[in-house]
Amino acid sequence: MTANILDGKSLARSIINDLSRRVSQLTFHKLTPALAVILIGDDPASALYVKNKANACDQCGIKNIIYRYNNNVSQQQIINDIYMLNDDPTIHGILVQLPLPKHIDIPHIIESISPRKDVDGFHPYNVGRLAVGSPTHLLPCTPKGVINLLKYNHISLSGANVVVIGASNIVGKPLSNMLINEGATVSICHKLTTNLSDHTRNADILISATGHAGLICSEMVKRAAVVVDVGISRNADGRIIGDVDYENVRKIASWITPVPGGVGPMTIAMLLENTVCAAERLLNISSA
Ligand SMILES: NC(=O)C1=CN([C@@H]2O[C@H](COP(=O)(O)OP(=O)(O)OC[C@H]3O[C@@H](n4cnc5c(N)ncnc54)[C@H](OP(=O)(O)O)[C@@H]3O)[C@@H](O)[C@H]2O)C=CC1
Ligand SMILES: Nc1nc(=O)c2c([nH]1)NC[C@@H]1CN(c3ccc(C(=O)N[C@@H](CCC(=O)O)C(=O)O)cc3)C=[N+]21
Ligand SMILES: [Mg+2]
Repeated sequence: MTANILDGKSLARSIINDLSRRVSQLTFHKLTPALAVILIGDDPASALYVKNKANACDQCGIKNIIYRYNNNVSQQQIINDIYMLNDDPTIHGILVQLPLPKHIDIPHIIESISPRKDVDGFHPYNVGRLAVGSPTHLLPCTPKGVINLLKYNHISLSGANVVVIGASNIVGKPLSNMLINEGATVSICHKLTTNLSDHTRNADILISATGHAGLICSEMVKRAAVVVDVGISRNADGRIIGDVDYENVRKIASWITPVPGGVGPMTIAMLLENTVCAAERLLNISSA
C-alpha cells in the first residue's frame, strides 16, 4: 500500500483563487484588504514565511505591508506601532511574526492587537471563543488549514481517535480544541510524554507539530492511519523537512502530507482568508 497525498499546495492554490473574487468584490466597494506584518530581526524561517505570504497576497490582490525592525527594537516601540495599526481604518489584519527576541514579552504584544484584526487568532479573546466553542471569525491559520485539508479530502473527524504531538499556543493547543469541536477524541502529547508510540499507534489520525525531524517512524504508525506533518526543519543540505520519516511512513499510512507542499501552503491560504474576512466584516458582505 502507498498512501494518498494530502495535497495542500493545490488546495491552497484553489482557495487563493476563490479569494481573488472576494477581493475584487471588496475593491469594487473601495475597500482593498490589507495585511500588516511586523517582522523583527532576521530569523531565516520567518523570512521564508514572510516571502511566501507576500507572493500569495500579490496573487489575490491583498495589500501586504511589511514593517521591519532590528533585533534590539524596544517592546514599547512595537506596541505603539500596533496601536497605530489598530486605529488605521485601511489595515484589516495585523500579524506579528514569531518568534520574537528574548527581551520582548509575546503575550503582552499579542494582547495589544485588536481582536478584530488578529488574523493569527492568537489574542486571548479569540483563543477563549474557540475554547468555549463560540462562533469565531478568526481561527489560527495552521490548525484551520489542517482541518480544511482533512475535510476537503473527506477524512472524517467525528469519533476519530486523533493524536496531536506538540502543545504550543500556535499549533498544538488550538488544533486540539478545533478537533474536539469536530467530535474527535483527542490526545495531546509533548516533550514530557512517556512512551510516545503507545499513544501514536492508537491514532486513526496522527498529527505531528514539533520541529523534531525524523520523530515519527513507521513503527509508531497504525496501518492505514492518516498522517499530517506540520513540522518544519532543515536537513544538512538546507532543504525543508518535516517531523515524519516520509519514505517509510507512506508505505503504512492511508493518507499523508508532503513537506513541503502540505500544511505550509494551507497556513498561508488561511491567513489570506482571515484577512479577507476581517475586511468583509466592515461591509457586512461576508460569505463565510
Ligand atoms: N507548516 C506550517 O504552516 C507551520 C509549521 N510550523 C512548524 O511546526 C513545528 C512546531 O511549531 P510550534 O508549535 O510553533 O513549536 P514550539 O517549539 O512552540 O512547540 C513544539 C511542541 O512540540 C513538543 N515537542 C518538541 N519535541 C518533542 C518530542 N521530541 N516529542 C514530543 N513532543 C515534542 C514541545 O513540547 P513541550 O511543550 O513539552 O516543550 C512543544 O509542545 C516547528 O517545526 C515549526 O517550524 C509552525 C507553524 C506553522
Ligand atoms: N505569527 C506567526 N504566525 C505563524 O503562522 C507563523 C509564525 N508567526 N512564525 C513561523 C511559523 C512557521 N509558519 C510557516 C508557514 C508557512 C510555511 C510555508 O509556506 N511552507 C511551505 C514552504 C515552501 C518553500 O519551500 O518555500 C511548505 O511547507 O510547502 C512555512 C512556515 C508560520 N508560522
Ligand atoms: Mg508542508
